[in-house]
Amino acid sequence: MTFTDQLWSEIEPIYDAIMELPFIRELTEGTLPEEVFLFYLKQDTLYLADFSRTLSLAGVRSDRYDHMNSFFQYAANVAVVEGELHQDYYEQYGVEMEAEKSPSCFAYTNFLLSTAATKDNVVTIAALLPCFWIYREVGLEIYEEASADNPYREWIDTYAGDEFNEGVDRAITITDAVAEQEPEHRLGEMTEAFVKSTELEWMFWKSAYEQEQWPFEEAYGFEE
Ligand SMILES: Cc1ncc(CO)c(N)n1
Repeated sequence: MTFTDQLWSEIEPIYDAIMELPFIRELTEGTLPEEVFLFYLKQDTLYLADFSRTLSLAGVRSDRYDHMNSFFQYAANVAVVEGELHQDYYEQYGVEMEAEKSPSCFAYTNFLLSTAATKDNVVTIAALLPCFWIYREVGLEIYEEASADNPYREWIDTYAGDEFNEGVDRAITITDAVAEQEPEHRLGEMTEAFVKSTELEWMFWKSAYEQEQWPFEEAYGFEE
C-alpha cells in the first residue's frame, strides 16, 4: 500500500459525504440553480488565484527539477486553463466577476497559503493533493451519470478529462516520492494536512450551495 493509498483511505468518509452534497447531486442532474453555480464559480475564481500562488511556492521550495517543473506548470495551467473555463461561463451568463471571498473560501485559501508559509514543503504538497484528487474523482463520477445536455458539461468535461487526469496522477506520484524521504512524524503532519484540505473541499461546496455570507450584516447591520 502506497502512502497516497493510505491518505485516500483516511478521507473516504469525507469523500462519500461530498458525493452526497446537494450541490454535487444537482450538478449531476443538471438541476443546480444557475445562481448557485455562479456563486460557486466566483468563489472558485478567487480560490484558484491562491491555489496557483501556493503551487508556485511548492515549486520554489522543491529540490528536484522535475517536481519544480510540475508545480510551475500546474500554477500556470490553473491560471490559464481553469481561468478560461470560468471566463466562458461569465460570458455565457453575461455577468461580471466581482465578489469577496466567502468565509469558507477564505478558510481554505488561508490554510493553503499559511501552510506554504510556515510548514515544510512536503506538508504543503500533501495539502495541495486533495485539490487535484478530489476534483478528478468527483468529476469522473459526475461524468458517468450526467446527461449529454447537462448545462454544466464544460465544467464536468474539464475535471473528467485526460489532461486533468494526467496532472492528478503526477501529483500523486510526487507526493509518494517526497513521502519516502520523510520520518514518521512528518508523514503524520502530511496526513493531517491532506485531511484538512479534504474537509475544506467539502465545506467549499456546502458553502456555495448555501451562498454563504459573512455574519456581520445580521450582527451589526453593516451594509456592503
Ligand atoms: C475548491 C477547488 N478545489 C480544487 C479545484 C481543482 O482545481 C478547484 N477548481 N476548486
